[in-house]
Amino acid sequence: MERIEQAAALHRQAAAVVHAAAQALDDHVPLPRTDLAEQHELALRLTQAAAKLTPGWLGAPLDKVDPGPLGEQRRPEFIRIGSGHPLDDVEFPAVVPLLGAGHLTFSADSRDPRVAGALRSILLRLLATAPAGTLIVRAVDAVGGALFAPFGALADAGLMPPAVTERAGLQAILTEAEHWVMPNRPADQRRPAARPRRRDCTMLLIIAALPSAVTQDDLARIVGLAQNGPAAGLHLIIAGWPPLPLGPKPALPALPASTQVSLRTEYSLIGGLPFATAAPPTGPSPTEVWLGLHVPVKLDPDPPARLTQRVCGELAERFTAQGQVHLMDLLPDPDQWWSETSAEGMSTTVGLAGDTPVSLHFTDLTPHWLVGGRAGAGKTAFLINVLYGLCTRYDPDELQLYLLDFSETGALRQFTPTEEDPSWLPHALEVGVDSDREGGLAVLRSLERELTRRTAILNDAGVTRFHQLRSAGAPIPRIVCVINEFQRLLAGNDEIAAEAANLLESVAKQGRSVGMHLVMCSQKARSSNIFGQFLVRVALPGGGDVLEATNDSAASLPVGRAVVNTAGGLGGPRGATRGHEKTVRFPDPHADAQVLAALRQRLWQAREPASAPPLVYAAGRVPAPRPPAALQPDTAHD
Ligand SMILES: Nc1ncnc2c1ncn2[C@@H]1O[C@H](COP(=O)(O)OP(=O)(O)OP(=O)(O)O)[C@@H](O)[C@H]1O
Repeated sequence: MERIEQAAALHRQAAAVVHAAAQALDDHVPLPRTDLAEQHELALRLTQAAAKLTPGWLGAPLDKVDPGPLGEQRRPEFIRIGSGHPLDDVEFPAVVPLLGAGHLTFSADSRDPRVAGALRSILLRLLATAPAGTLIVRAVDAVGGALFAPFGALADAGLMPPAVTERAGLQAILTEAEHWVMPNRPADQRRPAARPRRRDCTMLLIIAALPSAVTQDDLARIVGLAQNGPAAGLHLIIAGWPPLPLGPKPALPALPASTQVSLRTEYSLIGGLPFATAAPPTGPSPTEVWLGLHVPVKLDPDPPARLTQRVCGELAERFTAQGQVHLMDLLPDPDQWWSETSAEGMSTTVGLAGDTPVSLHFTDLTPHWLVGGRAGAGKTAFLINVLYGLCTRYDPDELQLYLLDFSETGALRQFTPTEEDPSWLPHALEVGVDSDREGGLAVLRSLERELTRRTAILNDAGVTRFHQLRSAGAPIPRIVCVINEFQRLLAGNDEIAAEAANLLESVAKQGRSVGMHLVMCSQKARSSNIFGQFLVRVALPGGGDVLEATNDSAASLPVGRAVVNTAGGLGGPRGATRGHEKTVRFPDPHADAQVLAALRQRLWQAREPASAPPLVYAAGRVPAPRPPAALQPDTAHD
């Protein structure tokens, strides 16, 4: 009992010392300046300099004025975070370097309303200033995520995901940031003479409050990012740094390359970059001298919620409007339809990067394509665009299609005659739908027979390449075989799966020399070794596994965007310019059913009147075989 009382007394004593120390700390106001005229003069000069460094949204007091239209300006580098008050009646804007320079930390986390207000005003300034698409923001707020609620319109538009609130979310963001910073190849495999990377984008990671379950390892990863980030276009804003020591570990020092805001009861102090050259003290102590800017600073207050909502709404609207692409943007002018030859290869526009159309090709170098994306990522939409793109450029004497659709919607059925619409796509030879694996196998067998037939024609002509055959006058079309959700055909260990895999492998290997191309599409694509021949990779949302494991350029793609890579998914540093990879916007072809129906009708009406509809394999129905002439294009089109 006596020992408990002793312990309680000691505890009370310790608490009293802490209280006294905290009061002493708060009473430690930087000494009032006596050189009044000089202070006025200095504040004026600092205000003028700040106006130049932080024009418009970057420096305006957001609680008092609405700086007006959003700027499509240069990258924001300096930013106002508050105002300095060297004297009661003198003030100047407190401006700190951030993007392109380093990081920013606050000693308290976002539970302190001053920090919450400052974080929101900083984020708003940056978003309103950065040119569209150049600032990628990731947010962590372990005290509920409400801090970023006024920015919700950005999440809805796919511009900034909602803040994560748990340790697992923090770890995922740290991994993404590490990918951003680290080049894919180890240093010893990099070409020494490689030119410095051009960074088009900046990644900003805002941690408003660290999760309580954070570990020493997580903290070390944050420090690592702070060290390597600025050179790679990654910047951090962390509230609550340094965090309280975990267990017996010593307190962490200031974050490398950071400006540090230390909150006191009435005001804040700024230290670190560029205000102090020496390292600031690791913990507050009334006896130590502040090594940074020796002026009390008031952090900027929360911007009005209406202003934040207006800016975010406008950004989201602008992003959506910019992103809109129509199927007709991908097709040639109607008077140019069916005007291209497939002798040397084929190509079609698959989307737009900015305003520039991006085309993919079927050639000897890129014979086959692999498309990946989660359920609902727009895979079918992408395929339909590609099919209309090809079928408007090349006539049925130049291109024939084999279509297999194992998806639940069976969308490729729209190219076959139905009761409501008797039209069909005149290029389509054989179509398998309704997840009919037997039918799918039958289509692949036809494809294999055609492969054998073409190989014999090549041998007879004494040539080895498809384009040589075409130069010699053989009227043989190229063939594209599209297989949607192919994993359903290859799933399991049954005979169908084994035979289908063999047939696909032989078309994948030999198709290029006989003008036969595969487009394979799936939710899970990284399972087969046949994809070595698939140099074109298209990653839709959740389809990053068609790219190399270290290539994360498809991370956080919204629906309607795709990463198209023509080097087998090979990566490279994110944000750097890569010749073999582009992110494109593509349309939803089903958004306008009338346009789609009109397109199909027009193609159908342009067909050879005698041409037959495609053979359709559906739900166990085996169609009557096609007359041999249709399978022998060299005689069919004489
Ligand atoms: N470019 C786009 N822009 C906007 N919405 C789109 C786009 N492409 C597709 N969508 C919409 O996304 C949804 C899913 O599209 P789609 O069926 O093509 O995806 P999927 O990957 O084939 O799906 P599943 O795997 O379930 O078959 C549809 O509602 C479609 O209208």
